Amino acid sequence: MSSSSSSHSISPTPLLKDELDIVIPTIRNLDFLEMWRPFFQHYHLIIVQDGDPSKVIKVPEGFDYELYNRNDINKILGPKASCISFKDSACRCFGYMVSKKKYIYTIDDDCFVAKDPSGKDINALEQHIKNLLCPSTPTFFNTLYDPYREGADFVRGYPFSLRMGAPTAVSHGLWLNIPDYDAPTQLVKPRERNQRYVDAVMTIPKGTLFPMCGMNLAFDRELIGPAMYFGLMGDGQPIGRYDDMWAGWCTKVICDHLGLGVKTGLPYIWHSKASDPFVNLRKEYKGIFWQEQLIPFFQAAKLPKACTTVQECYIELSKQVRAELAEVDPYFTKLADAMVTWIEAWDELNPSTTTTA
Ligand SMILES: O=c1ccn([C@@H]2O[C@H](COP(=O)(O)OP(=O)(O)O[C@H]3O[C@@H](CO)[C@H](O)[C@H]3O)[C@@H](O)[C@H]2O)c(=O)[nH]1
Ligand SMILES: [Mn+2]
Repeated sequence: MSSSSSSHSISPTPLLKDELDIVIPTIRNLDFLEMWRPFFQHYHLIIVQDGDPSKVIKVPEGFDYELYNRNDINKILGPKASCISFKDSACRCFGYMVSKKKYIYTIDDDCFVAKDPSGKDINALEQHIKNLLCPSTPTFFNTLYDPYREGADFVRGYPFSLRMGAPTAVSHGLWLNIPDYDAPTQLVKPRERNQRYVDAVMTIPKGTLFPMCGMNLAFDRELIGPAMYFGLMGDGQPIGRYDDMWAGWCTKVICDHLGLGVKTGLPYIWHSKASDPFVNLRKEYKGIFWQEQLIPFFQAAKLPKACTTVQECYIELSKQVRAELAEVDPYFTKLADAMVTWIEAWDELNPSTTTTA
């Protein structure tokens, strides 16, 4: 592991400066950070270097960071490193596990600062922090979107008994330019760019799943961290590009059970690089069929009242995966095992935290 830091010019203390880590999975040099410097430079970065550990990843001067490559992961986790994917952005979840902070923001290295309709640079991190620090409304939909936002409120007919809302566990941001499409959609619409800036943040209603993208994502690690396992993807696995989807389905079922909120919408980032749709099709291929069985599984998943911590919920979910998804493919038995290993590793690295809502 390597690290670096340097003195910073005096500036107003950014929100949650010492309570949030920025996790970046990467196989490239991190020049993209130059554009984020005004927004990121006061935060600690956790860089998870995927692929060849002997490759040197250049981190621009002036950032406070720790960097873990595959050798570090193997050294820290020993045999439990088997649950951390190799050659897939799913490796980023190792950063969630080693962090000691309450909040996590994760971003891909081909995501840049976007501009809002007025032409102003969007501080995505600041918006995610606002989303996380404000309650969510999972049990009753507010038609004027985020009621806690300046200039908005609960609309007529919204029960006062519900206006306290629920603690927010996840803030899911979106992307201008290259949208996060699956390979078939990318193939039929290679030139499609997302130019639509929708000025809204919404709570995803309780009982509704959603396709969580890991490109521009923040969460409360103390509320939901152990559920953010990005699965077994990439090298040696029959599937890729379903890492964030798997984590999102597990997370949403557990958030619903524990009474936590998940928001989507602002902030936007500018996603600059379309990955190769043919490569993506190979990675996603089985997932496109499997998800037709996975979604009904997660929609029907019930967690016992006795499950009051994220770890207990996650272990229970792993048992249901093992029991009900093995018939889809033997991969899910392996994944159920890896889910247990993930929790064991999480608890080993975070002995004091049993995550309860
Ligand atoms: O083997 C790898 C490949 C990439 N990374 C790092 O992961 C992110 C995302 O990579 P990239 O932008 O090249 O790929 P996308 O298809 O745009 O990624 C989207 O699909 C999701 C699939 O999981 C992903 O979360 C989305 O963002 C970059 O930071 C790469 O450097 C890697 O670590 N290992
Ligand atoms: Mn990308």
